[in-house]
Amino acid sequence: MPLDFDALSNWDFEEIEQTLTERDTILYALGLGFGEDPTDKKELAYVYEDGLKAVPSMAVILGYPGFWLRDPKTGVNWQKVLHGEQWLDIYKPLPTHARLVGRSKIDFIADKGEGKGAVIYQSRDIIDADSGEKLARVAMSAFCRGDGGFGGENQAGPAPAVLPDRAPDHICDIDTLPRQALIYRLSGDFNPLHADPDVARSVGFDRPILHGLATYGLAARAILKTLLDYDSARLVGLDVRFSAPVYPGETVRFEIWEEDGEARFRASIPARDVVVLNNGAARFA
Ligand SMILES: C/C=C/C(=O)SCCNC(=O)CCNC(=O)[C@H](O)C(C)(C)COP(=O)(O)OP(=O)(O)OC[C@H]1O[C@@H](n2cnc3c(N)ncnc32)[C@H](O)[C@@H]1OP(=O)(O)O
Repeated sequence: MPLDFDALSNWDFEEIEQTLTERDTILYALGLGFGEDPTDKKELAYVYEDGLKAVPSMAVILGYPGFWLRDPKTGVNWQKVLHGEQWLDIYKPLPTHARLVGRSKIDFIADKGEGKGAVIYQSRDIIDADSGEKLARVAMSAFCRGDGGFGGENQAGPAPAVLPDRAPDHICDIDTLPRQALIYRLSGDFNPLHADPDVARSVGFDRPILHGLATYGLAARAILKTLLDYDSARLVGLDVRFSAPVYPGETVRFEIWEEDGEARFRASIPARDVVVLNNGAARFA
């Protein structure tokens, strides 16, 4: 069954109500490997209830509508979907516990052509249910590798950030654990691609891959550590393009540039010499 453009364009997302607990906030940070140096109190603040802080990138798991592309009514070949890009703007520092609401919508769908894929752009507002304040806007593109050539337009998404043409100002290596995806998924993304070797093999991967959003959270970790002295309130925007999958257990190298009061970055796997995150941009308060 081909991608159903009309059904997708008019997709009626349920409003997601979520009670975020400190336990959820800690579990998210553990899924990104925070607490690696338990003697570093600034890092520990993300995984310890006494003075707990939320990792700003946690916004991407809040008010999450689930892996809705799996619904047969979309017509999408869901096993072949990869996370293409992620954008985030934070308007208020994230709480560590709160009642929240997530409101999602489809922005547009681009047809990259037969054999290439379709890209679905969607976004979500995260709202504090008690104050009614908008805390963050989260947007993403889903690259549907099996659904190109459905007769749509190739509408361009937001232009990816350009990296400076010079050596990076900072390098930050982050080790992941072989069980990293198995921890990260407990924050709400249960796509079997990240846990089940048979599902991973059926769509062309040797073994389960790390969630794109886990790699994205590693970027937040690298920026907080390298540039912000772990001050969560300063990180107010984080955009990336996913260029290749990461396998749990790999070491991810972040190359970071300071540019116009912002940061630009990319991430690679030195052991395989492959760039996994590209066109990264981080914005600061
Ligand atoms: C449910 C899954 C969850 C996950 O978390 S999966 C893990 C995280 N995600 C990934 O690992 C994805 C890594 N990225 C890739 O594997 C590849 O990268 C893509 C398959 C997404 C695209 O690769 P290719 O088809 O070779 O791209 P091209 O030939 O360079 O460009 C074709 C068109 O697609 C646009 N494009 C390229 N990369 C992306 C991207 N990452 N997100 C959205 N669009 C992309 C380009 O601009 C261009 O467009 P134009 O034809 O109009 O010029």
